[in-house]
Amino acid sequence: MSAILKAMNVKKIFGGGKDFSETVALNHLNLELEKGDFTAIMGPSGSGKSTLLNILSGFDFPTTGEVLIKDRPISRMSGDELAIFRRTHIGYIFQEFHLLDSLTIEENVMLPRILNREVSLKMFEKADQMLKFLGISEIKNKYPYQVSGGQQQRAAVCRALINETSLLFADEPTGNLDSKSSKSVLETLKRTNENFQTTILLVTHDPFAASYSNKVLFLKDGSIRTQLDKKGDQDLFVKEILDNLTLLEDDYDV
Ligand SMILES: Nc1ncnc2c1ncn2[C@@H]1O[C@H](COP(=O)(O)OP(=O)(O)OP(=O)(O)O)[C@@H](O)[C@H]1O
Repeated sequence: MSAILKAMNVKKIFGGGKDFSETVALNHLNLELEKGDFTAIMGPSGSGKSTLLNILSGFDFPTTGEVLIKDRPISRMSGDELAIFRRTHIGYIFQEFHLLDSLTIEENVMLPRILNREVSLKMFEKADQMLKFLGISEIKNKYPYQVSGGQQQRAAVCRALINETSLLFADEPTGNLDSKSSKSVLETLKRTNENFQTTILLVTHDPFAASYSNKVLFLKDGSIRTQLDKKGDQDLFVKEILDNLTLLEDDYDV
């Protein structure tokens, strides 16, 4: 099976000008995601998680190396080309929900299609279908400030998927949520992955959130140090993730 996303020998250096010291945020990093993968990225603060997500999703560029999404080199696309490519192929959810308060939940969800000038009856049907799938149909005419954080994040997931994007990046999506809402958002991500074979890359500090994925990559000093595959049930996976984090932190202290 060919990879939907491929990062090849990616290096990212910040600073390094005349008066600034260099920080190597990513160091010759290689990564492949296949269709239907649900992968989490964990690692200590400063290990390069956000930098990696920004580069893989085309928000930033590597200093050297290449990122291919669906065999297209995103780091070599022009600004306009990249913007259209991202809107068509990639969905994003962040810690903050980024919903527009002046639009209803349904209008927020349809926004990517409106931006792609795809306003049609089919768009309403698709939005209805997705809202139903994510269990938030009943709030579609409400405004973001009238619904809970968990419902807002599920609406953000819905918006991220409305263009039938096959790749979803999630950066600490449960960071602003209580445990009940976190669980409902994580279950939404899991069902989305299982039902639509959406490839998901989740960055999180939370072992419980990471345990919803099928594979955890542990990052340290800008490189992938370990990979953990889910083999047993979720409780066992949480324990294994915690053990790996402890090892990583111990190694860090040496
Ligand atoms: N714009 C920037 N300019 C200079 N250095 C940066 C910049 N962004 C990140 N860095 C540095 O690159 C390294 C990796 O940072 P990054 O934010 O990717 O880590 P992280 O794992 O996401 O951390 P955290 O868990 O604290 O969010 C750090 O040493 C950080 O200080």
